[in-house]
Amino acid sequence: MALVRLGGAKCRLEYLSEGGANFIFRILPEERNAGDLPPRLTRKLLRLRKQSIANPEDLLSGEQEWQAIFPAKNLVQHELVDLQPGAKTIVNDLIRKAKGRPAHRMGDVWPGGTHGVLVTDMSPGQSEQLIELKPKWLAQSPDAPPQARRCRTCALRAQRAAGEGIATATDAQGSCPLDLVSDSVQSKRLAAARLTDVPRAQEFLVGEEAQFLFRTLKEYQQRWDSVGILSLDTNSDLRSLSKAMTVRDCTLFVLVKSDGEVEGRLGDLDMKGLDKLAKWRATEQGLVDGGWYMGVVDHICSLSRAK
Ligand SMILES: O=P(O)(O)O[C@@H]1[C@@H](OP(=O)(O)O)[C@H](OP(=O)(O)O)[C@H](O)[C@H](OP(=O)(O)O)[C@H]1OP(=O)(O)O
Ligand SMILES: Nc1ncnc2c1ncn2[C@@H]1O[C@H](COP(=O)(O)OP(=O)(O)OP(=O)(O)O)[C@@H](O)[C@H]1O
Repeated sequence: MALVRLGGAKCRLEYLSEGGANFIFRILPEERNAGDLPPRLTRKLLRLRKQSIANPEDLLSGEQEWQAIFPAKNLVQHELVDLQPGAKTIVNDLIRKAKGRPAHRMGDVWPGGTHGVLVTDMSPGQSEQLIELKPKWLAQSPDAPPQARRCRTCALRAQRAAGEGIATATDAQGSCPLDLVSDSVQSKRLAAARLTDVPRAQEFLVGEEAQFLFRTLKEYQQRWDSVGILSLDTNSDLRSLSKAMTVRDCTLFVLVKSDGEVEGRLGDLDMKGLDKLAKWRATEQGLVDGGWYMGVVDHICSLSRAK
């Protein structure tokens, strides 16, 4: 296996996973069965952006904002790391040979670059379990009609289900975000049970630590987008909207350890670009015009149950 230099330290990389925007690699010691990795690389994964970026600092866009509102222990930590020249060939060779890549992403390659990001490794060890979930829109969309019977997340799920029947990972969660932050313990438990069948993870989701994260996410989703995308005007703060959309689409990693301890960290907080503005507007307009906030009884949405 080819060696790479991360921040000057020699190590090996192993393909772990990928999404639409990033490749994720495990970092292994230089020699098989050799001693520990340098502390900086220990319990870290390497995340490489699929899109070329002009300035490496852009890989950390938004970090300061997230650090200001969430405790460090609840964030996937991000640290820039430099790669040696020539890393592109080695990395793309690894990607080409990787097993288990998603079929629809087989054409993706790493465009190269001088930097990657070291992130906290949340992958489960032996006798550990990792649950990944997206809390999504924890408050109703400001553009939704006042008498709505569905929240933003449930409205979009209903629209997609009625269309080509394509379900995203969030649709498959089959959970209403409003339940997750409800004042009712019963509703919170219902949401948690729909998100995971691991009892210790369910307990964590309804407990104080996770609930603080959900309340904070909700507060900033509302603060950063108080008027709604359909009511934006020329004076609107579009960076604020980007932040709102980013915290509406982050992931919560819940790692249940073998001793029952739980580590919960928010990740996938890559600042969304304003090139998505037209898509966001079209989605919201489609939900309003198509009546998806209203509709018939929705068995998942908390708003529908309340009517
Ligand atoms: O539109 P949504 O609410 O379904 O969210 C999209 C996500 O779908 P899901 O959470 O699974 O329903 C979607 O997730 P998947 O790729 O389906 O896993 C993306 O995160 C997408 O963001 P981007 O366009 O890649 O920046 C997300 O789009 P935006 O957050 O940019 O709207
Ligand atoms: N810190 C982490 N610890 C453990 N696994 C991780 C971590 N970060 C990412 N992964 C795994 O890699 C997958 C892809 O990573 P990630 O979500 O960062 O990619 P992405 O391209 O940003 O995703 P998207 O398609 O949402 O834009 C995740 O779904 C998860 O399974």
